Amino acid sequence: MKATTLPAESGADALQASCRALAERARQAARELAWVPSERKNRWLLAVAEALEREQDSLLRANAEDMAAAPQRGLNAAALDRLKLTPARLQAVAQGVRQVALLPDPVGEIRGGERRPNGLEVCKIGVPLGVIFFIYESRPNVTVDAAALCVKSGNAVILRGGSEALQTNLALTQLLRTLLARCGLPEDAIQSVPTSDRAAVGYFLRWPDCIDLVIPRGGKSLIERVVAEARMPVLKHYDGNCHVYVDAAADLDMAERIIVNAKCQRPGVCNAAESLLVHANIADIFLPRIAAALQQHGVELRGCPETCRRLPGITPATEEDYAQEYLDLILSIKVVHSLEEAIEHINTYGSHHTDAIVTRDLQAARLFAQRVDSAAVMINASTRFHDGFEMGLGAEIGISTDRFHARGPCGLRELTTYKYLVTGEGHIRE
Ligand SMILES: NC(=O)C1=CN([C@@H]2O[C@H](COP(=O)(O)OP(=O)(O)OC[C@H]3O[C@@H](n4cnc5c(N)ncnc54)[C@H](OP(=O)(O)O)[C@@H]3O)[C@@H](O)[C@H]2O)C=CC1
Ligand SMILES: N[C@@H](CCC(=O)OP(=O)(O)O)C(=O)O
Repeated sequence: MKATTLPAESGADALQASCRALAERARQAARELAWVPSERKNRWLLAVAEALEREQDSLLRANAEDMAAAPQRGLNAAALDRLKLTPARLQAVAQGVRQVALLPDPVGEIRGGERRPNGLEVCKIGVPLGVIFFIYESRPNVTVDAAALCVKSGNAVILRGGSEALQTNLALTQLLRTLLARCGLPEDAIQSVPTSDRAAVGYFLRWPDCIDLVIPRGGKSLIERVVAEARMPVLKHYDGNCHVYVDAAADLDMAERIIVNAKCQRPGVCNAAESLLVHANIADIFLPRIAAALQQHGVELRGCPETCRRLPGITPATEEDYAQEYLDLILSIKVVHSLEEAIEHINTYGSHHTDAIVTRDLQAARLFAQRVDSAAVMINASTRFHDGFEMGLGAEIGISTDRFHARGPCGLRELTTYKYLVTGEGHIRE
């Protein structure tokens, strides 16, 4: 299918029929892609990396169209920055694709097995999930990252990026598809939803016969809609209300470095810290120090009464603050009187995404790691490390706080499942 937008006058029936045809093509492409040798997929990845650099001018032109329309759509500075492509950013995307080519292929990977006493061989092998429906924000680099991960893991993907990035995404998808065909891979393994009409999202969510998994990456209302309507499994996180707990036995220099990084390095992403817990034994010394460091970075502090007593002038925190994902330079602070109180607070107000302890006490670190119920627990490290690349997965399509089928950063392996291969020599069951 040519990657163009549907005419505005297309009616609901025409839109649904077009989406259905697209989904069926994705299903067929997934069947073909499932057992393509790694070398061919890697050849495609390397061709993509090269083309992103070579076709830079036309890609930047498409992006300029989106950027020109963005102010009328009310995009703020952070959103504009996410939308914008530059030569350097395209090069970074190309580099990411080259890295995916170097990663081991999870398809066909032996994940365990044994020879049974009767001689039967039981083997567990990695296989693709099938067709992934990926809904994401207006961030064109994500289009390429997601397509690269899906194809390398043998999956077809239906991309539904933010409407503000439509022209850029269509240009990127066109390029990715042309190269699929050139490398002998099914072109329909990558398709974009050819309309920004949100009704189309609802159609895809109703077709579990064509779509095996939906990954919504965006704000809470998107995720809630997808969870309510999807008839196939959803991989997601709602929000990232991440904590740093500074224990009584913390190295305070280390604690300061970690908190400043977790809060300030990139406040608008899901693994940034939103709340700081400080043990009462060190609060007198540590709170003024960390407040000064954070305020230097422009962070607004909102504290519990014990924090406000030590930091006069800051805003008192409310219950809502403790549950809030600010995605901004704001931090709630609470003084706690024990490790147990810190753990209880995190498990009550947190979003089970990423939570960190800073301590030199091994026992405290162990207890925190065992009892904090989050997808990633950091010991003496910034919450910002909850990322597929940083954690050694090569790249990620998103982060999951679900318990099935994957938790934490989702890379190539998380985009696959497995099947059993049982080999006998005429074995029959007694
Ligand atoms: N907690 C987190 O991890 C994240 C939080 N956010 C926050 O969410 C807010 C909005 O950010 P933004 O990036 O625009 O994310 P959105 O959730 O608004 O949009 C992400 C994608 O989902 C689509 N979408 C949104 N709502 C629906 C819906 N009801 N039905 C169908 N499709 C939908 C959008 O399409 P369309 O183009 O039509 O808008 C876009 O493609 C910001 O405050 C941002 O910081 C964003 C990303 C992650
Ligand atoms: N793992 C990423 C953050 C993930 C990300 O962008 O998340 P989100 O805020 O959900 O879009 C990183 O640290 O770069």
